[in-house]
Amino acid sequence: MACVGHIVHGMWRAPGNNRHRFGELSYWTEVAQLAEEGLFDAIFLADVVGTYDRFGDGTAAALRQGVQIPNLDPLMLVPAMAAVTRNLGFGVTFSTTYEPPFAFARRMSTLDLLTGGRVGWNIVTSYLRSAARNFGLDDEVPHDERYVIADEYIDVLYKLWEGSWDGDAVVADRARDIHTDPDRVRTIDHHGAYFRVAGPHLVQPTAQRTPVLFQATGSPAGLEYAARHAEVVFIGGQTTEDVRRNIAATRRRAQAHGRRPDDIRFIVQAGIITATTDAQAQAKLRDYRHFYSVEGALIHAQSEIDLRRYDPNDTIESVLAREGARFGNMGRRFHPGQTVGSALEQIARFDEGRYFVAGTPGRVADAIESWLDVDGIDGINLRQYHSFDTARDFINLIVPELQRRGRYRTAYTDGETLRERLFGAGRAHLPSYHAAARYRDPAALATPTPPLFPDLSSIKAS
Ligand SMILES: Cc1cc2nc3c(=O)[nH]c(=O)nc-3n(C[C@H](O)[C@H](O)[C@H](O)COP(=O)(O)O)c2cc1C
Repeated sequence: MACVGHIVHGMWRAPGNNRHRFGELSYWTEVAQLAEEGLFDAIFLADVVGTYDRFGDGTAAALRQGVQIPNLDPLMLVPAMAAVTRNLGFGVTFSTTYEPPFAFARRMSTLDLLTGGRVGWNIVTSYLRSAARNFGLDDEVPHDERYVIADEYIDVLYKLWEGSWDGDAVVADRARDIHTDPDRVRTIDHHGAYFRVAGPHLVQPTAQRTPVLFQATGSPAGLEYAARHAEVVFIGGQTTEDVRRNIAATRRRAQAHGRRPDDIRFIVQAGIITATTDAQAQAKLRDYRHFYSVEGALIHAQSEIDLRRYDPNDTIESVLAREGARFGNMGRRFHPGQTVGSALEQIARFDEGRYFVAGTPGRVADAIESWLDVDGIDGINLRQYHSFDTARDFINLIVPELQRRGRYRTAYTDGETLRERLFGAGRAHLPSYHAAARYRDPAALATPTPPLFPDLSSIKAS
């Protein structure tokens, strides 16, 4: 994320950390070149469009701690990174809740065109009340309605990306003096509950047309949305069983939408700290913990209480009940009856769950293989503790070990799109049975796609 603190707050203060350079173009070109040197699929860029203002003195606390503010627009970083790489992909976050779809469709097509099909879109519906206030609303749109909006939003995008232009519309015929054949470009004339968009799309077809669709979700509405639309899903779960169950359930729902089980790649965010010996890795972990900010974590979690002020032997539940407060989105990480002291300790340890490992390359590679083989995930999103040491350590120590085990590519296939990298050759576009593809038939533009959620009450049922 284009800020000093995305998830592991406070680390920007660690010696040698380059995070404070996020406002320099060279920071992003260096990150991109490093990731490409490591043969990564893609760089993932998170985003929020408001401030974390529930903890302590509100936005002031977030500003002091550098919790996702200042924060730059991630879409703007992609051309710079693309210019210094040939193969690296870019998964960029953008919210469906606040800005209407037409301008976003154009921006993403611009990026897909300029990068030769290397972009993905992380679909989010946003969760900050402060963000709603930045876009003219008094409060957040209710959670499930955000997915109803997101469904119409993406329908508009599909019409623009897949239906508005034929693949051969640009003829660039100097002799006949025709750049684009008007018979092969059409308006979309979308009239929905939330959006009215005439079209045509302003950008010609790009290598992927629709960028690779990423999504992270945990709710019934979000999972149903992912089952219809998403191609890469950040899957959650505290245990192997949870993760396996969530993957299987999402695959089943995808099949109900006419998709194939392997049309979705499942990834988790993983914390990896490595060195040539276990003792060195543990020392690095201790060092990172030293800089980690518990306050930053509480701000990020939107906690309404400062746990550090309570008796460590008290339970979180009783503190919350007494204060009439909520513990923001951190609450679900703690078990009922957990004490304040143990919760603080858990946070200070980086709140490590199953997808965390600190140790030698052998130990880390064993863990990754077990996540792949036992939990059934397809890949990881590497949590960044330290820029650029986290990526450098992974590239120098873990990549060769995984390559030795036949678990990691040894070269890119030059010129492939991000979707082909993830799903195989010949798969530059979404498959013909994906919801987006129906608009490839111009006649479909006149007949609306049935909404995913016919009414809000249908969400819980799904
Ligand atoms: C790995 C990961 C990355 C995420 N990145 C973002 C982000 O950049 N911006 C954002 O607004 N939400 C982000 N989220 C939050 C999700 O979009 C989503 O709101 C959350 O997973 C809860 O799901 P639900 O909205 O379906 O309840 C992320 C979640 C995960 C797990």
